[in-house]
Amino acid sequence: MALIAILPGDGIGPEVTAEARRVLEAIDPAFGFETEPVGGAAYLEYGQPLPPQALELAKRADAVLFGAVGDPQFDALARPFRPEAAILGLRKELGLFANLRPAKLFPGLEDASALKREVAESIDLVIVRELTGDVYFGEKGQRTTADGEREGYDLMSYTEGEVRRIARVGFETAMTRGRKLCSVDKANVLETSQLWRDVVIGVAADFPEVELTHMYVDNAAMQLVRNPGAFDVIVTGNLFGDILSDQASMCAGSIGMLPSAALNGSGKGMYEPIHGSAPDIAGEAKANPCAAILSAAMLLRHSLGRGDDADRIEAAVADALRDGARTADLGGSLSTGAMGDAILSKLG
Ligand SMILES: NC(=O)C1=CN([C@@H]2O[C@H](COP(=O)(O)OP(=O)(O)OC[C@H]3O[C@@H](n4cnc5c(N)ncnc54)[C@H](O)[C@@H]3O)[C@@H](O)[C@H]2O)C=CC1
Ligand SMILES: CC(C)CC(=O)C(=O)O
Ligand SMILES: [Mg+2]
Repeated sequence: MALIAILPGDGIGPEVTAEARRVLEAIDPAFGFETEPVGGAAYLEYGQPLPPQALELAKRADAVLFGAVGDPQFDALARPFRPEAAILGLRKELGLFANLRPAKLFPGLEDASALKREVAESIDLVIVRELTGDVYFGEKGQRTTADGEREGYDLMSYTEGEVRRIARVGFETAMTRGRKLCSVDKANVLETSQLWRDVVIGVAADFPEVELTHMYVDNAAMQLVRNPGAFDVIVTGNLFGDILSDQASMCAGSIGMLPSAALNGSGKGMYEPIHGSAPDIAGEAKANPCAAILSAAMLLRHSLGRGDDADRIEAAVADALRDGARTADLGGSLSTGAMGDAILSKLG
């Protein structure tokens, strides 16, 4: 039976992964689970954010459910010791270059969206974010200039191979949906983006049925709130995808609603809400577990070949929301556990 690694992390990570685990257990009591601390929790216990046993578990498991990492108490540490090094390390070590971040508005959440109802209703898109390159993984540091000033730097770069493989995921995703792909870059200013655009255009030849457009990232940020329904699939780099997906979440009601799948083409994947550890609400049982529960659904679909069970979970979330189940971020008062209960009660 499938082994699911749970890496809860910090802040609300353990709170929301606990609810996702309950849902997975309800789907199939035979699933095996193993848990290891990562992030700040692992730093406190083992002196490093991604201990070898956590990485080993992630490699051994059939799929990984990740919570979130980070806490201000660790912000002064050297970068390799900061909690965020855990998630970056897992993505790199597992080769998880493709991050699918679907954003759609569940019926009933129109009023939770930051947009007008008729604009919010139209959002149903997937951001395909490159996940193992860009400024997050380029050479970085701080140095002193000849004038004695401190200078920080983070190198942005993409090889054509890296762009080609994420572009293919973008086109393939578009083929399963509305066959429209918007590649988001900043090619008017950045050489990295010019190469990105050239390579995406090259890959388009293999997907003649997909309508390809290009958009600068600043315009994309604007269009996402002006008319999100115009997008079907967005393919973009690591940094732009990170930012645009947080923005898309508020079009869809809350950052607590958006799940994600980080894939490497082998069937192995890491599944996590797009949000962080939310230190401002951690420990208060206020976190919305929907993003984590919907990430568990993506795990079933993409790593375990159980699309029907994924559909059941997504339907249960939709039913609970339709009945008015709401955590505070959605304007309600349910605790994290009560929201989990509401979803479990709809699983049938
Ligand atoms: N994948 C990961 O592990 C990520 C980790 N982080 C880390 O998380 C820490 C906090 O970062 P922030 O910028 O504050 O981003 P965040 O996503 O943790 O929180 C942003 C805001 O959204 C709210 N929020 C987030 N998730 C929620 C949920 N499920 N239910 C209700 N409200 C929710 C928070 O309360 C906060 O007001 C930092 O240390 C950061 O580095 C940030 C993003 C991703
Ligand atoms: C914490 C960062 C490394 C990543 C992030 O914000 C994200 O993946 O959404
Ligand atoms: Mg982010």
